[in-house]
Amino acid sequence: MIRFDQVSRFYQSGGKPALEDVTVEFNRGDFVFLIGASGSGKSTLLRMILREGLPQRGKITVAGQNLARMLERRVPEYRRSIGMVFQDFRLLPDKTVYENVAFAMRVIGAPRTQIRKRVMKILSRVGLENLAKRYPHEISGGEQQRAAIARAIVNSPAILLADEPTGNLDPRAAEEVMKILRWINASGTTVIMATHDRAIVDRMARRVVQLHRGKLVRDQQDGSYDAPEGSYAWELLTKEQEESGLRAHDPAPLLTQAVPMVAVGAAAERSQQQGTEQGSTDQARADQSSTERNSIEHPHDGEARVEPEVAPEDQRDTEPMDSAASLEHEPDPAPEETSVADAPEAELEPEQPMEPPAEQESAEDSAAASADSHRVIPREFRVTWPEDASDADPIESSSPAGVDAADMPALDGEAFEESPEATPQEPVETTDVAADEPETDALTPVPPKRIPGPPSRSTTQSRLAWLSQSEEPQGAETDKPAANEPAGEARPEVPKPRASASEASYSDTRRTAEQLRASKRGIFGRRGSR
Ligand SMILES: Nc1ncnc2c1ncn2[C@@H]1O[C@H](COP(=O)(O)OP(=O)(O)OP(=O)(O)O)[C@@H](O)[C@H]1O
Repeated sequence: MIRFDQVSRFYQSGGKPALEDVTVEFNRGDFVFLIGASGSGKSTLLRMILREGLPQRGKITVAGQNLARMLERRVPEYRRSIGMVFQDFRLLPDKTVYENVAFAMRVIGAPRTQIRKRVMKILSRVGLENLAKRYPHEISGGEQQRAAIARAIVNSPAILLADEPTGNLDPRAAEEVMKILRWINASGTTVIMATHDRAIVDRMARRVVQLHRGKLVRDQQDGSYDAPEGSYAWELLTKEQEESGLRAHDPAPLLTQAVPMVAVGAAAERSQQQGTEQGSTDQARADQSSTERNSIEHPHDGEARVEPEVAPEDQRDTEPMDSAASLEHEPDPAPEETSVADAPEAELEPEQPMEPPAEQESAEDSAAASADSHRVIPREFRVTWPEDASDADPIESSSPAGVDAADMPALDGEAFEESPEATPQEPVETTDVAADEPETDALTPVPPKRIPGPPSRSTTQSRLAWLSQSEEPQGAETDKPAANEPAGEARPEVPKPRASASEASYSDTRRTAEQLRASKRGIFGRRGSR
């Protein structure tokens, strides 16, 4: 499955490790809460599963594959085998809910008819079939997160990583999201969720893996948010609490200063962004060609919103929640197929021309270009779970049998644009991560990255600030450095800052378009001909 073997991850040479000597294993079908104070390394661990950064020490294997040995050009397709959900949703603002989800399938070259059927089905599963035509700014945060989850799982990932997916949601919306995650997990997908939400962790009583200052301090089945009294984690945290007067396992007291700033900043940013997106979306819509305009109707505009039922298929896994937190509408256990025929004509995906209208080129083309870069998915490189032959697609199946290993996930590239990372100023000591394994060109030394050093502070705020800086676009596919990353100095060029995390990923996509246009010509003949 996923195995961390004495993994240490340093962002800066000589600095404190973001992860230190972490050994942990996640098995197929696990539902794991990853908890720990802000800065304890949760996001770093999740990102390392995505192979966003390699360990300077130790080894990470996923489905038996050592990530350090993976060829760079194989990384995108590997990442597509993992679904990822973020706290800030990261939906493409100028695409409808339907289009956001469909995009993930288009990226992998799924046939249009299959996309149409599948997207409507999954939107139905997450209770968004009636909001398919809405743009992200036209739906609530909870609905946006459900759309983001739909996008993450539409290609049946074996692994779903969720980084504080309920962090921006109220308890009710959070509970809706958790119901969907439970359903996905019950279908066989491994779910690893970083969270600070004590209520959710306590209520679900699942496996809890706790990090503290980069170290794994607890791995408990059927755990709760607080470490059991007398346990190692409890002793450690209690001791720190006594010394500092703060509860180290509870992020709130440690973030007395940062939390309000993050909240206000994020809210302001969202608000500003929403305004901007509203404007740009309106402009984009005005600019749309008649072809696209006619093909995408918004049947729900102006209509009262009908909250669809969330429909986890596996009632086995939907233990009763307290009434206040649970959904009003229980999921429909009968996974009736939401076929194209079931859906109103207007809700179906329009026959979109491969050649986008000229006015749409920059947005559409950039997104597609990013997608194109990840388009080819050799089957042999998909994550597989050979020990289980009875996999079943969680969306297609009415029973929680698992995910089809051959139908590994594909995510849109924008979700996995590598964040800039500071690499150590000096080479960090490395160990032979796999001396027994055959050499591959993935071991070619990585040229030092020259990027501006990120803030050493933690918290979501610093990450957002860091995300707001551009990074050098990745080059075309090359079999370069996969091995442990050497030190680097600050990059001389600091790209133009961006306004927000979601905008950042969108801009990354655009930059990637420039880089990938050439390869795109080869893949999408007529699209790339412009
Ligand atoms: N890109 C980066 N460059 C340098 N340091 C980083 C980077 N990302 C994270 N760090 C540092 O690594 C440590 C772990 O950060 P990480 O984001 O993994 O923590 P976290 O537990 O997810 O925090 P939060 O709960 O606030 O999201 C922190 O000290 C942080 O400052």
